[in-house]
Amino acid sequence: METVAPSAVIVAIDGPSGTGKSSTSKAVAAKLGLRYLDTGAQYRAITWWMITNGVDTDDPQAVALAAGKPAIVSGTDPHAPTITVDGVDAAAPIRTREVTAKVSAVSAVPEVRTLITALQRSIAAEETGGIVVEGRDIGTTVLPDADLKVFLTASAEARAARRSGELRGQEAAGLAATREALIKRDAADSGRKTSPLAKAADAVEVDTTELTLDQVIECIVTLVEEKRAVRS
Ligand SMILES: Nc1ncnc2c1ncn2[C@@H]1O[C@H](COP(=O)(O)OP(=O)(O)O)[C@@H](O)[C@H]1O
Ligand SMILES: Nc1ccn([C@@H]2O[C@H](COP(=O)(O)OP(=O)(O)O)[C@@H](O)[C@H]2O)c(=O)n1
Repeated sequence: METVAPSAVIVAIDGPSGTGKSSTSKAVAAKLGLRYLDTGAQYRAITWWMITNGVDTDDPQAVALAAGKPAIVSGTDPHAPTITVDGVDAAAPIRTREVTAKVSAVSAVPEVRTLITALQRSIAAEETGGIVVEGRDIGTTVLPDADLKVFLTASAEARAARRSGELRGQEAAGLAATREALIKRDAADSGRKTSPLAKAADAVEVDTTELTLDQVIECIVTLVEEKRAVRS
């Protein structure tokens, strides 16, 4: 039987775009000596592969047929997370507007979710020292037995402001356009049939609208430490 460190915890952090999942999860993992997995990056990676290989992302059958072809590898160091597709560094190309616009259609295809979910579970099982996994369906579907589940929320205005702040200088993406795009993506992610974006019944909901990033990190670190105290 695998030896699991007493401090090892599995933390699931879910929520819509721009609520602070990635920044919070990375910082919490770094502070607590846990590994970190960005599951959105994996869905972006498979979407990028579909685009570069000429697969029509609006054709679920074509996406399903091709889903097993790319080899997606995630590095779980919270200080330097990595993602490769067929051995190629995909960290930058998976963040383009084209990938962002197409990822919800690709991630809604059941065959894609089956493959990526299995990959996520195997990574979480390998990291016996504990891991923070962030996404949309981690608490509900991927790791329903996680030690701690957090569901982050924030107003659409706050999320759009955060996102357009990131884009400043790159392109003239107005606040209204950013808000529209993220509301559209959240609706697609929440409305799909297979493991939609949803809060698990036993998740702790944290509204980050009025909180600084440091406050959110502190809040989740405290929740993890409480869980660890109960287990030891
Ligand atoms: N509580 C917060 N207050 C202000 N800005 C935040 C907060 N949390 C995250 N951010 C910023 O918002 C942007 C989106 O955060 P990110 O962690 O990528 O969200 P998500 O992973 O949920 O899409 C980043 O630029 C991040 O620095
Ligand atoms: N566990 C997950 C994580 C992401 N996703 C999909 O992947 C997309 C990109 O996720 P992301 O976390 O990179 O998105 P951002 O909120 O960071 O922009 C989401 O819009 C979902 O369509 C998913 O379906 N399930």
